[in-house]
This record gives sequence, C-alpha cells and structure tokens, in this order.
Amino acid sequence: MNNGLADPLAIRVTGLRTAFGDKVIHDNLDLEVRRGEILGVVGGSGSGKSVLLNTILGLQQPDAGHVEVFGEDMGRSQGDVQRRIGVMFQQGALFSFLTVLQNVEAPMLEHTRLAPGFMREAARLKIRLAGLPAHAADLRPAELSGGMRKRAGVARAIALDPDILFLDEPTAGLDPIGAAEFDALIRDLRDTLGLTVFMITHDLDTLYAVCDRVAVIADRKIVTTAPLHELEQSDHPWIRDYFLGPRGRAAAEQQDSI
Ligand SMILES: Nc1ncnc2c1ncn2[C@@H]1O[C@H](COP(=O)(O)OP(=O)(O)OP(=O)(O)O)[C@@H](O)[C@H]1O
Repeated sequence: MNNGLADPLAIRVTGLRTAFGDKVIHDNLDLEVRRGEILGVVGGSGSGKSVLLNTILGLQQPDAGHVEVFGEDMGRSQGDVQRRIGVMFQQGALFSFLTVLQNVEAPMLEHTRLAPGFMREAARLKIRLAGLPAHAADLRPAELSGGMRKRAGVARAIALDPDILFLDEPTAGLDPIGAAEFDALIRDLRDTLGLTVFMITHDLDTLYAVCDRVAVIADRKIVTTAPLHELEQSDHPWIRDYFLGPRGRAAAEQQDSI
C-alpha cells in the first residue's frame, strides 16, 4: 500500500470534472493541499465548494479526473484512507438522540475494538480537546449552544485521530467572539495534533486569522491557491471584489492591528 509518506501533499485533485445534467460545476479543476497546512476554500454561492468537498471525500463521483488523499486514489480506495479523515459538516451533524459522549464514541464503535472503559476515556479526551467542559459529555445536542454543538462536531471528527480534518463553514452562525474562539481552536488542533485542515468558509476574519493559503473557486476551476497577502494583489475580478471590498479590507485591517 502506498501510504504517501514521502509525498508533501495531503490531497491532490487533478482534471476534475463534475456535472449535473447539462450543468457543469467543475471543469478541469486542479487543487493541491500540503501536509500540515490550513487551507481555506472560498468561492461564490453555488460555485461548487460543497460538491468539491463531497468529491474529495468520495461521496460524489466525478465525471472525470482523480482525487488522491495521502497518495490513495479515492476512486479505488478500499477504505484504508477513510480512517485518516475527520469531517465536521455544517451544524455538526450530530445524532440528536445520543449524548455528546455517545456521539464521539460512535465512530470508535464502528471502526475500533477498544474496550468500553478505554473508549469512554478516549472520547472524554476528545471532548476536552475540542474545548468543551467535562460535563458536556452527558448532554444531548439540543441542550448545547450553537458553538458547543460545533465543538461536539469537532470532537467526533477527531475521534479516530485523523491526519486531515475537513470543516464545512465552521464559524457560520457564531457570534464574532464565538467565531474567534473557534478560529483559535482550529489553529490549536492543527498545531497539537499535527493535522492538515481543509476548510470551506465565507468568513473573512477566519480566513485572515487561521489560513496558511486560500484556494479560490471561480469559473468552474480553482483560479488560484495562495497566501492572503498574495491574493490581495490578484487581478481576478471576483478575488478583488471579495478581498478588497469593504468587508475584506475591514478583516485585513483588524488582523493587522492584532
Ligand atoms: N446532487 C445535486 N444535483 C444537482 N445539482 C446539484 C447537486 N448538488 C449540487 N448541485 C448544484 O451544484 C452547484 C454547486 O453547489 P454547491 O453546494 O457545491 O455550492 P457551494 O459553492 O457550496 O455554495 P454555497 O456557498 O451557497 O453553499 C449548485 O448550483 C447546486 O445547485
């Protein structure tokens, strides 16, 4: 098996084409995600960010092209690489009838043979790593605030000690303080667990606060992948509107003042 250890890339997408009927979403899209980086993915509404995420995860079959995660072709994956992937979908996607602890144990039950006591301790550790207080373990999702639910989603996403974490709009719906705390959590997890992070976000503050590089989807492709200070120099009209419009400038200035 190729575990891709010598490969500096965590994800390599080449020549991706996805269409729904006549509607082409991605056409000859290429993307590289480096090991250990936090990559933000931005693009207009309907530009195909979620479809790209689902395609990388193997949930959506492309019409053409290849997706490799840690050197393994997702089109032919036997599931080995799936254990190295953690995903937090929007809203956390938790089982409402289970406690937070049981939600975090769910992937462990499915994929490991840990003894029950050990599994419980491992799940409690993930809950603490996600920044939740210990007592949250016994609560159900409906008893949590929006921010706590997202943290519970993160705790479940890291249940199996993944190497890469996928986040879909992680700060959507959070107030600015909650969003900033969540940004810090993402950075801390990357640093302490050595994760690679692939994050779809519209949140300009998050992009400035945590992303090493940002990939921009426009015109059915990734038009560029670069650190933000380079994107600010781009001539692409969508990138200029997005990053150099009033909200983009405010986010950049706020970051400069920290
Ligand atoms: N299963 C599907 N069948 C048909 N069309 C689909 C399907 N999934 C997505 N689409 C279409 O693909 C396009 C891209 O959708 P996607 O959800 O990836 O956009 P997005 O960039 O994530 O948007 P947003 O920022 O609004 O969440 C949209 O026009 C959507 O309607």
